[in-house]
Amino acid sequence: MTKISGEGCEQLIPFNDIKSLQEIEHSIITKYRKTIWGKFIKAIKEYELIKDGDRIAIAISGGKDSLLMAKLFQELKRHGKDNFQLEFIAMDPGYHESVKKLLIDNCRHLDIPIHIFESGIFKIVDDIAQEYPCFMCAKMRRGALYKKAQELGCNKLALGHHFNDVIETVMMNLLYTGNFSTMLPKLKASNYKGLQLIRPLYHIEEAAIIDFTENNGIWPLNCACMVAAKKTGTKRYEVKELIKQLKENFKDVDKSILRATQNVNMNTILGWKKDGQKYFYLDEYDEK
Ligand SMILES: Nc1ncnc2c1ncn2[C@@H]1O[C@H](COP(=O)(O)OP(=O)(O)OP(=O)(O)O)[C@@H](O)[C@H]1O
Repeated sequence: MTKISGEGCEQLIPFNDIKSLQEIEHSIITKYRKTIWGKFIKAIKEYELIKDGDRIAIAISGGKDSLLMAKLFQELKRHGKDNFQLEFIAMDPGYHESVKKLLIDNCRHLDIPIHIFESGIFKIVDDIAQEYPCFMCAKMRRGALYKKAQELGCNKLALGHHFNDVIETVMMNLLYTGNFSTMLPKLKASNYKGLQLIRPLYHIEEAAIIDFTENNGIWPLNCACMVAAKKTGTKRYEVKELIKQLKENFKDVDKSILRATQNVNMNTILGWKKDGQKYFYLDEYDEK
C-alpha cells in the first residue's frame, strides 16, 4: 500500500438508504429536470459535444460527479437521440481495497457497466514525485484515461467537471497564477490524435449534484487520495469560500465569472498568448 492511497477524505453522507435504480433514474428527468437534466442538454447542444457515430468513454472515478455523468448519458441514450455508443472506464491508481469495493458496489447498483483497469499511478507518484504528487498524478491520470479510451475505439473522453470546477479554475488562474483562462467544454487531445475531451456537466452546479446524490442515498467515493485532500485542496477550498462570500452580496457573481470568459474584449487587453506565441497590444499599435 502506498502513502497516497488513503481511505479518502471527508465523506458526503446521504440522507437515506440508497433508492432503487428506477427511482434514481426517474429523479433525473423529474425532480432534477431543471437543475441537472436541462443543463446537461444545454451543454451538449451549445458546445456540440456529441456528433453522429461518436463512441464516448465516460471516465468514472466513483465520485458524485462522474456517477451522475454516467447516468445522464444513459438517460440520453434511452430518451434522446441514440446516435452514439458508450464505454465506462474506471482507472484504479492503487486504491485502498475499501475504496475499490465502494466504487464497484455503487456501479453495480446504478447499472453502470465499468471497465476497471489498473495503472499503478499511486505507487509511481509515491516513488518519484513526492514534491509535486498532485501535478504528476493528474498528468498521468489523464494519459491513462486517453490511452484506455483509444484502446476501446472511442473518439471522445468525457470528464465530470461541473460549473463550480470551471469558475473556481478561472478564479484560481486569476488570483494565484496571474492569467485569465478557463477549462474548455471541448478540446482536442494534443498527444492522442483523433481523441477529444468533453465536459458535459459544464453548466451543472455542484449544489444540485450534492442534492441529487444525498437525496438518492448514494454514498460516493469522495476522494481516495490523502495527499490531494491536504495539498491542492486548500487553494481550491479558499476560492470556493471566496465565491460563496461574494455571492452573499451579489447572487449572480458565479454566472458573471463564466460570462467573463465568453466576453473577453481584445481591444482592452494588454497581452495574450495563442498557440504558444505571446502577443502585446502595442505590437500592432502604430499600424492601426
Ligand atoms: N480514477 C479515475 N478513473 C476514471 N476517471 C477519473 C478518475 N479520476 C478522475 N476521473 C475523471 O476526471 C474527472 C475530474 O476528476 P477530479 O479528481 O477532479 O474529480 P471530482 O471533481 O472529485 O469528480 P468526481 O466526483 O467524479 O470524482 C472526474 O469527474 C472523472 O470523470
